[in-house]
Amino acid sequence: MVRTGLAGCASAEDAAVSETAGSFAAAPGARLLKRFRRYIAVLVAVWVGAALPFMLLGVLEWRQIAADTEALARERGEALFRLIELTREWNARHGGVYVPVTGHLQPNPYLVHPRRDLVANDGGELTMVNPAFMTRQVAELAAERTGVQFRITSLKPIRPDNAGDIWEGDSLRRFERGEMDQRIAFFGEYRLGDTLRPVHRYIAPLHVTPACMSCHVTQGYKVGDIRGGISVTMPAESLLAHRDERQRESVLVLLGSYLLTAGLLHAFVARARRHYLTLEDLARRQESVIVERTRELKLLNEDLRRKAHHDPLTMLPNRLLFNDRLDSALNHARRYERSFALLLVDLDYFKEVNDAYGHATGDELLVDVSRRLESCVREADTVARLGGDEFAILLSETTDAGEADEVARRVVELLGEPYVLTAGMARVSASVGVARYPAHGEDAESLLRHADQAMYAVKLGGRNGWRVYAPTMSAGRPGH
Ligand SMILES: Nc1nc2c(ncn2[C@@H]2O[C@H](COP(=O)(O)OP(=O)(O)OP(=O)(O)O)[C@@H](O)[C@H]2O)c(=O)[nH]1
Repeated sequence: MVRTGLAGCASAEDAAVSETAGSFAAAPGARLLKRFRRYIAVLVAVWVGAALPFMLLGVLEWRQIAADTEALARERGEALFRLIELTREWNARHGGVYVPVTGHLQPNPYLVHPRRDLVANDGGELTMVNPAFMTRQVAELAAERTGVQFRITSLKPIRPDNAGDIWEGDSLRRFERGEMDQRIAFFGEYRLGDTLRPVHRYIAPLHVTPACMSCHVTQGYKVGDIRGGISVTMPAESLLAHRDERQRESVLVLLGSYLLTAGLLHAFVARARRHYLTLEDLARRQESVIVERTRELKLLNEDLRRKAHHDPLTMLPNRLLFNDRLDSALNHARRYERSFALLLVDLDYFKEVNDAYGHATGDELLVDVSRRLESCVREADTVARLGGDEFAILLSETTDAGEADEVARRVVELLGEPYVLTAGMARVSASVGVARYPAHGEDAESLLRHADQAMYAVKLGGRNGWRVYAPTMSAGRPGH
């Protein structure tokens, strides 16, 4: 039975609203987890991203410290080398110097010179100390006093002990090839005196000068040739300790700066996130309020439409909706050449119920009448309250005339049954007029009028009955 014209369309809108609301409430846990994961990823990116420039700075700083340490070692080695070179130059310019022969200083067996050994006026023995011999003597003294080791070395040594070690030999060959003019190296463990120590070594070439030629001409050298080199080996502990200290400091400074920078970025991200969450929360809340308000508005709208088309007491369609249904039925019937019937139902002496029991009881009876009328028809039919104690029934698609008659008969019979009301028992009867389309009218107005005339005829005939319209019926209505 079609009682409300709006229920159907409301359900689709309801579904849309609840779907929107549902998507809102969908899996808040999953959304939180996703947001948390995104936040953790951002934090990891912040910490890793902030670390990269500091790591790069660290590498550059360490390289600089290593370069500085090497430059310092080079400077130390070069200073000693230049000093020895100067001393040797001084010696060579004098063509060697003479010193007394002692138990510690015996004539140099590798020095071939016509005046290598002399006797002084007082009879004392003197022997010549040439630059190489002097270098060796000074080297021994230096090793003993300072721990610094230097020595003269050559690829073609006159004295076999002057043949260099592997590093020295390699360095001399590189000097000869012109690949470098000095060399520095660090060795973690090097035998210096009696102990193994970390050292840094320096070596630079010795060039043949005119003063050298007196002793070395027999070796085929020319002025400017590389005759060998002097290597200086120095303990490196203090230099390395200084380097390590600088490296530690730089690590601490960079680590501190990194922690500060990353911490600030972290705090900034956390603050931005809180701000974002607050905004997001606000937006969500506003959106849910909008959804809720929309839902309320829809319900309100439906209620208004329902009220505009329904009788508030019985909840049956009112005259407005009934007329609408009648028009629809007419259109349908015309298009498909169908028939239908219209019944007008008016209670008899209803006023007496009101008078006897009061208006509220009258209302109760009207509601009961409505339910009884509804029980007389099919789902597709319409029962409406036209006003007061007057009702209408639209029987859609009645295939034969007997159907409407049968409904009319049932209505009269059912409405005539006693009513058990709050105030007591009551009885009314009903007068029913029937008009059929197309037999008794082809438009709404004539069908209503003819049904009314039929109902009027029942009233005239003593009420409590039903009649089908006949053209012979009077057009007037009883005075009520
Ligand atoms: N309780 C109640 N009474 C109503 C309502 N609407 C109209 N009435 C009353 O219904 C009565 C209708 O009276 P009448 O038109 O004389 O109808 P009747 O008393 O049934 O008489 P007949 O139709 O001539 O048989 C009046 O007393 C109205 O006040 C309503 O909504 N509730």
